[in-house]
Amino acid sequence: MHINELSLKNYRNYESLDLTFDHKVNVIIGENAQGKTNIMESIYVLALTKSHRTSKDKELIKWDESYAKIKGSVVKRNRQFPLELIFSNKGKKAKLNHIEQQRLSDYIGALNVVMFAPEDLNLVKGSPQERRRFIDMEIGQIQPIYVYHLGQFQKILKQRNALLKDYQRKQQMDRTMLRVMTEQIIEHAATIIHRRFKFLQLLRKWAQPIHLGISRHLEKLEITYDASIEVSENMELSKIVEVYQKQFEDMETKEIERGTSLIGPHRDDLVFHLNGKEVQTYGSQGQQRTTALSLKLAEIELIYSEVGEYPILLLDDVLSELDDHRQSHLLNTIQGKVQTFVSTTSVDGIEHDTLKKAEIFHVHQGAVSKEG
Ligand SMILES: Nc1ncnc2c1ncn2[C@@H]1O[C@H](COP(=O)(O)OP(=O)(O)OP(=O)(O)O)[C@@H](O)[C@H]1O
Repeated sequence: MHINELSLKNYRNYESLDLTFDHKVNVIIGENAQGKTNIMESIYVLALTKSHRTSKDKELIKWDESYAKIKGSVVKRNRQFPLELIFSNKGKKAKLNHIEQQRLSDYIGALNVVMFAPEDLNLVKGSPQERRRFIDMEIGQIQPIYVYHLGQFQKILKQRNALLKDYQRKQQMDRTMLRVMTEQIIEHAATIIHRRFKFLQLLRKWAQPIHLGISRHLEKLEITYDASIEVSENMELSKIVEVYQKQFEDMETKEIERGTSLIGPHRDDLVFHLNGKEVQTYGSQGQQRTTALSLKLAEIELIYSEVGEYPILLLDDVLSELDDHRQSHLLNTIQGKVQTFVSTTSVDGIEHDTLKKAEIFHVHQGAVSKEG
């Protein structure tokens, strides 16, 4: 799939911008703080309705403006269709084929993207929240119903935590309300974890051979799920529900004492091992970067295997962060088959045939010009 047109209105530092893209490689060059990442981000947001940089949608709206609009024309399975997102103080509207979608889960998945930004190099070492975000965004793209479960889970979690705080304060004895909410949260928590397990099996399948390749057959990558409850990956959904029921029951008094939910997918994590040693703790910086790169490359193949088309790849200021070996591994993998956007302050140090045939854009203070 590819995006051939993008138009922005009041998006970050762009008052108005219309671009047409090459369906292979597009390179966006500019000094710092000119608006390169904003373009990459807008494509990511167009696909996933959320930014990779912020959870606050209002930051996407140009200062002193009341709304922001992103429009794109996407080609997928030889069909071209428009996507449109509008952000305002009333929330966000998502239109697919000019028709407003009531649920974001009906919109997400129309366009698939993989973003690789410098902060992703921290995926292995960073906070558990970053790793959860990584799997949640990936699963959401290939199984949009997951986004619905995640949204419901977060909503109920907030209410449940408020209730637990209230119980804690009042030393409440009647627990009926809490139990109703626990039943509700379990339905979504179990589905989330069950889908994460299935996703992990796919991620492993693609990431292991890729990592072996980049590490010149020296490192075997293993990925495990660190759950806040006692579950195993091959459990049926109904069994996971049972485990949650039992563990929430056992935790009830403790949760009231603490005034917060102590178990659930929002407390889980991913753990990476290389040749049996935990990368977070023992991996060198190079090994952590290679692991992050393997995961990103695996995402590309995984989306292809699930969706039947390659996603769009957004390489935001990250090529120059990779050494020659990792850089050429990346560029060789995508060559010709993945529409790629590269943002950089300079093409020096990025030596590859792929870039020579690229469409080049120069960005200066929120204005973009095409080279040639
Ligand atoms: N909501 C907004 N309204 C107006 N301007 C904004 C908004 N959000 C960010 N900006 C501005 O957009 C500019 C460009 O940001 P961007 O992140 O795209 O830079 P960049 O070209 O990728 O630079 P770098 O190479 O430093 O990452 C910044 O100067 C920032 O202040």
